[in-house]
Amino acid sequence: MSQPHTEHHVIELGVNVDHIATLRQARGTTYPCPVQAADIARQAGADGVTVHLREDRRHIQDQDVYRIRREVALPMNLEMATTKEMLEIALQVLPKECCLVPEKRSELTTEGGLDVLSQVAALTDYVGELSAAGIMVSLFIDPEPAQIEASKHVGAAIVELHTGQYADAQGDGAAAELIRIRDAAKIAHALGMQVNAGHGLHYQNVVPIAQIPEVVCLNIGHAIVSRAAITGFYEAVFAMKQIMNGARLDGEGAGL
Ligand SMILES: CC(=O)[C@@H](O)[C@H](O)COP(=O)(O)O
Ligand SMILES: NCC(=O)COP(=O)(O)O
Repeated sequence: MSQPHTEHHVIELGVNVDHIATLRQARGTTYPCPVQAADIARQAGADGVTVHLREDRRHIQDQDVYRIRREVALPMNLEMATTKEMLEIALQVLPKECCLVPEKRSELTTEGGLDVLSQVAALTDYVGELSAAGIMVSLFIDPEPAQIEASKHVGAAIVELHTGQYADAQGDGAAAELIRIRDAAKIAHALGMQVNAGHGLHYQNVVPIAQIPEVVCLNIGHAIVSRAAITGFYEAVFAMKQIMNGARLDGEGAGL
């Protein structure tokens, strides 16, 4: 590991374990287990665990959410669409935070931020119900001043700035996106909301976002799961070869 960046403020990491579940769902097995991954994240110093219970249940399943909430000693950030079904689940699970996200059935991943401006009345009620249950509500929005002001208006405690466009952009485009996110963070902070950020962040692009002083927490998943698959690959191959040839290794550690 290289030296830490000295200009960093202390920033929290919420580890998103969705794509551990993606791998499990690809085969319909019981492994790899997102509950186990969430606990490993805790041991590694994560400050929270994020799960996105999609309406189509393509990765995280209801049981994962209930089990992580019960079994893992980390604050949970439950990402969900603004449906009646999800509201009922959230009120049973009672996570520390609920992050409201837009969802399209056909999308590969969350494409844009929640359009708060176009649904102020409905969101005011929805945010109000979650807040009344003691859940901090976060809105996953694009870094646009009007969406930030609308988020404040509907009663959100937190905005999570969607960093997907920044992550996808190159060169001047990425620099322009970074400025947009920095400006958005200032506006949200000045309005008294907690500022989080996430989506598409990885080991090469995270530092400029982590250096934004107003940002409290980054939620990161896909890159962490991807790195784990590669850095853990040597051990996995080695263990298989040993076991095939009669070694008595404990396979339980990987849950399979
Ligand atoms: C809202 C969001 O950014 C996360 O949910 C993350 O992208 C992981 O979920 P998907 O890959 O299913 O979008
Ligand atoms: N809200 C962003 C998140 O939870 C993780 O997104 P990604 O790192 O999986 O793209």
